[in-house]
Amino acid sequence: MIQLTNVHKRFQLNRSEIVAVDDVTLAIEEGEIFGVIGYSGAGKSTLIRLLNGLETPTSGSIMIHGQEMTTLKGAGLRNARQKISMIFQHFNLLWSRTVEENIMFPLEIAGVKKSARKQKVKELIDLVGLTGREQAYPSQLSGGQKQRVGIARALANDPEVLLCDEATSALDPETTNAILDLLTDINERLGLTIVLITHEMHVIRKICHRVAVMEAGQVVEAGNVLDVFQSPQADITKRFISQVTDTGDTDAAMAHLQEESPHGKLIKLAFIGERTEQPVLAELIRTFSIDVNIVQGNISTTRDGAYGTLVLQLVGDAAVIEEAIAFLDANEVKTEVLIHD
Ligand SMILES: Nc1ncnc2c1ncn2[C@@H]1O[C@H](COP(=O)(O)OP(=O)(O)OP(=O)(O)O)[C@@H](O)[C@H]1O
Repeated sequence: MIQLTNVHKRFQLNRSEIVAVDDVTLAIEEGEIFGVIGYSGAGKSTLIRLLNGLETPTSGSIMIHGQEMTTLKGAGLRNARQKISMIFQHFNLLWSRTVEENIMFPLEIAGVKKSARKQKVKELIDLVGLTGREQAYPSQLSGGQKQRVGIARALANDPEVLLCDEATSALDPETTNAILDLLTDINERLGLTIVLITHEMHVIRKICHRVAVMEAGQVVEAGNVLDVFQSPQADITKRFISQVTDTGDTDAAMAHLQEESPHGKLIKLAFIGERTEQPVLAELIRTFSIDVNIVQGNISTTRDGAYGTLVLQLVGDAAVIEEAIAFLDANEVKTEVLIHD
């Protein structure tokens, strides 16, 4: 439904050229929540601005609903843009207008009749959970409430795509979760496609179906959130995932264990969903005469299911440890050797 093909965006700055988006090819399906994650300067904002026509690519194609965005002009571009809404990190509300008037604003611009406007605003206020706050001004609202106004305003003209530019980055963790729940609810209820950019893996894990990881203007990895979390390929993806999985104590625990029993082998097991390693581990301990120390374990949930890791230290005869690892592999438990003796 949204297809970017070989998209480049270069900016000329004094005499140097900045490549903000470098040969990006991506397909975003209708009705999914698609996350783009990257550090500052990776090109995320430029990418999202290309989607709503605020920037035009230097080269490449951007098709939205079968329409080539890069060649649209005038009324055609305005119409296409009406189907694509955006919410922002700092909300971008009109401070002299009440909640109700802020949400009404895009309807006024679109020339919707007063009675229809009133009805629509009421529905939207209901949808985002702001009933009772209609007459408040933005300065009287909490950050989460301001973003709810931003979301209601973005939905006023019944868009097909909602772009979220770091929409929760200015909010505390609890409010972030409430806004992410609201976005999930809207996605499910309205079938709206959501494209969000963020530098927080927590946001991706909690609500996205698929994710693209950006670095230096390029998409270095993309896929289903569960798959990417389970087997990240790029180093940068691994770093992002460690934001949400590392306890911080693991390195210290591993170093300590290596000191205590330098001949052990540290391995990491990965598992998904309901499947549990317990029976396999019990059999491992029964069958092989090695010591098994649990260093760290965690389980995380994505919207498509749970995944987890377990770090073990295996101590004993090297050949028996190799057999034990082969046993785990044969039982389809994904293993990764972290430290050899
Ligand atoms: N209008 C512009 N003119 C010149 N350079 C730009 C412009 N917009 C973005 N850039 C540059 O393009 C690169 C990518 O910026 P972009 O804002 O897209 O990254 P980002 O991943 O969104 O980072 P951030 O989260 O900090 O905004 C940066 O080097 C930035 O300085």
